[in-house]
Amino acid sequence: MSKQPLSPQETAKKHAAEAAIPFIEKGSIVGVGTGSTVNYFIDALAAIKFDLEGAVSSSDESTRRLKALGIPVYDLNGVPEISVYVDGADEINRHLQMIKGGGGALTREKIVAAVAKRFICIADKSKFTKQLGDFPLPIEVIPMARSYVARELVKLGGDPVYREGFVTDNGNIILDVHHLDILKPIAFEEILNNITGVVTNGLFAARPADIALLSDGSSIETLKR
Ligand SMILES: O=C[C@H](O)[C@H](O)[C@H](O)COP(=O)(O)O
Repeated sequence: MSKQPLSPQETAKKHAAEAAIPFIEKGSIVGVGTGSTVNYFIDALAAIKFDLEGAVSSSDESTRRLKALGIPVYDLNGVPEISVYVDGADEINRHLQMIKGGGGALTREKIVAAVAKRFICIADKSKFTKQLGDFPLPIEVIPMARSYVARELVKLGGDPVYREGFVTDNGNIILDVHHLDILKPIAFEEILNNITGVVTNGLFAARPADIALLSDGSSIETLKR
């Protein structure tokens, strides 16, 4: 059976993902995010796997893909340093602050991003936005705190929706918060972190990306902080 051609958006994701390859240092352990854009990055990584020591992964899904392609995956606890972390985003603004977690991997992604010296965001151009918040903000929550956290989110002006049937790699649930007016992302990220029962929120503002590679399918726009 012949392969279906990629849609324009998938072409742009693949193009952005491949543009991250030159940033990977020889002999390094690369931090690998999660999602459909990162899946293209993992495929591209396989072509240079003999130049790599391996990867640290941000989800069970990415780990499975990396291992299937013969790329060794290390436990973050045994890796003192990650030079580059590559991940996608659900939204990104001009300060390279992001909303992430559409695939529910936000907690491990934030941990690997915290360790990495450089965070490279790969995305198709539709993810670029002036103001974060059109994409419902994912929040990972300890299951018994679900209703309490939801009430607190309503007080903050949000409209939380329980992601039914979804359990994170850490055994928790996700609330997707709609209709948020995120005017001050760093301050808002901290407010959300202070709600008891919240494990992680999907605002990556205190630790934004360092470089964004945004593709329209034919050219790459590189944004830097
Ligand atoms: O939990 C998922 C991650 O934060 C993804 O990086 C994000 O959802 C973007 O995914 P995609 O590349 O599939 O649009």
